[in-house]
Amino acid sequence: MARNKFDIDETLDTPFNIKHFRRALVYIKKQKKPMIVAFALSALSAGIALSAPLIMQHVVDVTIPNKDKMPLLGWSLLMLATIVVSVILATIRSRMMTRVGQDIIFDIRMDLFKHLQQLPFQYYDDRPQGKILIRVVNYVNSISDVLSNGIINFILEILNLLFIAIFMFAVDAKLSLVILAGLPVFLCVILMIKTRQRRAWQAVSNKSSNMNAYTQESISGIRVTQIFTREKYNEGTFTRLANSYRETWMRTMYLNFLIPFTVDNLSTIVTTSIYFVGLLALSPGEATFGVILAMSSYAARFWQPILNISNLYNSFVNAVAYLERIFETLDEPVTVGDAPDAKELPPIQGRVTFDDVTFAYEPGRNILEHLSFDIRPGESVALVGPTGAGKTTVVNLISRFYNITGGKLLIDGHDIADVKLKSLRSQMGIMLQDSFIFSGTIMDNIRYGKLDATEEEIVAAAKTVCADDFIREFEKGYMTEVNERGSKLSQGQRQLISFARTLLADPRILILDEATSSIDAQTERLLQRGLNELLKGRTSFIIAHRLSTVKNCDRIMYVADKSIAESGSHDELMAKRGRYYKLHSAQKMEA
Ligand SMILES: Nc1ncnc2c1ncn2[C@@H]1O[C@H](COP(=O)(O)OP(=O)(O)OP(=O)(O)O)[C@@H](O)[C@H]1O
Repeated sequence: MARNKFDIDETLDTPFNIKHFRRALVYIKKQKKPMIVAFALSALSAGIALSAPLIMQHVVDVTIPNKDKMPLLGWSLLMLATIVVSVILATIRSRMMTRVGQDIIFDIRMDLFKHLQQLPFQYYDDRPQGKILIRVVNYVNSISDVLSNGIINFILEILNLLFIAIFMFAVDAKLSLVILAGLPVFLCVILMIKTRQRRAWQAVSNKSSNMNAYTQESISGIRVTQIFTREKYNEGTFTRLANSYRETWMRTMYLNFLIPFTVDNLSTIVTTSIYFVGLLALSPGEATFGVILAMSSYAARFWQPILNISNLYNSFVNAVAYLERIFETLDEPVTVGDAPDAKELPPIQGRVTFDDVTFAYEPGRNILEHLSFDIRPGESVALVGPTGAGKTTVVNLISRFYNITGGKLLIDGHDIADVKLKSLRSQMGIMLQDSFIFSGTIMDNIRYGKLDATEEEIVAAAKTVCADDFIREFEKGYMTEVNERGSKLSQGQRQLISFARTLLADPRILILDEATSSIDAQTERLLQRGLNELLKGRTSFIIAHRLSTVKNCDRIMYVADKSIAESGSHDELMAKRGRYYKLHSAQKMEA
């Protein structure tokens, strides 16, 4: 799909179809037992509630005229008991169905989350995060009631309708046909608005998704907004999105209102017709006054479940718009995943070979072309070069965050496309430019690199990267709670923590993308000493703009023009007096 943004409605790859419906049933079927019990409870509760008028009738017709005090008390208690039992059963059902609804959406949400964790970087590059979040949180919430209570109520209403139909046909078949005559009209209205109603709900889901995406983006960028005092400007954008949502919602509601409007009118017309047909059209004596009265009452009762079913139908169409999006996410292909015959990558030495690699993020725009190099195990390699040349892209490919477009990428001679991703990535330590900090303690954040690491290992890793000192200065030391994205920490502190996290994993291949860019020169010098020790025996790729930090690397590769323009040691490249030399000289002059 083309790149999406907050003000572009998402297109729908596969609209809701019977396959989706079967898929939803898989989740519902898991809750078969509690749903059957809840259904039985509903039927029982309705049955018991119906016995109340019978008791009433007996009391009025027999007990009260006989002035029997004790039986009157007995009947009164029985009536109270029916009400209490019916309320208890209804409450149990309601609790059960709330649980069923939550269990269904729990399963769907877990599947969504698990799938999202597998999806490649490309998926996240292509759409705003807010549009992903809304699917996991809001859309899933919105389908809970329809998939649980909705289904039971639908069956109950159908049964109700059948019972009423049987009763009314038993009383008078001809007048029953008059009651049913409204049905084709009702179905015509449904058929006429069906597609428009579905599109309208899809539009609502799109507009709420857009609004969510912009809210999320605005919160993430709040600092920049306030720096540039763009609050009013953002407000304007949000107003447009919120307005668009409001208008779409209103259009959807007009269509929705059409259904109860039709049902109400049909019900009234049908009831009036009963009197008309009963009194005028049928031959005298054919329908008694009592029959006409009873049939008019059935007419009202018959159309009530139809109204309820049409309300359920409305909720169903609404839920379908969300289910479409949920299933679309679940069907999103894991383009960077294990091949069917993928093998475990055995413990590696750390040889990295690019064999005529070509790569494009978007078709037709190659970032790297015919790139070939071979890195020996244990070699330290620096990637330098102009902004946007493709340095990060090169290291992203080594961990197979993206599939290459052409050529081969081998680690210890194994094509990385043929090995299991987990076995590949678990042998790499990658520190990305964005040193992401999760909410939790500093200890938790470092432990993320190796979940079974002991406290001693964590402290040792922190010491190596010179993070121990500043961590201990916090009142709670390693147990200091940090917020999501580490907003309590300085940029440099965040980098040191994620450095410790990367080292803790004890990887054979270490990738450091601008890992020390925010660390002061003195700490960096100290860090360098620890690092030199650590880098021994490991293949490392270091991306740095400050050339002083990579001077001692075994090999320096200058990335430019979609390839490696120069490669060699610092001394070799300086002697060559090429692009590296120029870059180095420019930095020296600035210093
Ligand atoms: N996710 C992406 N989708 C599309 N294009 C991308 C993506 N990431 C990077 N690019 C493009 O690929 C090119 C190389 O980007 P890359 O991040 O590899 O450069 P870099 O050399 O690491 O730059 P810097 O020194 O600024 O970090 C750039 O032109 C960039 O616009």
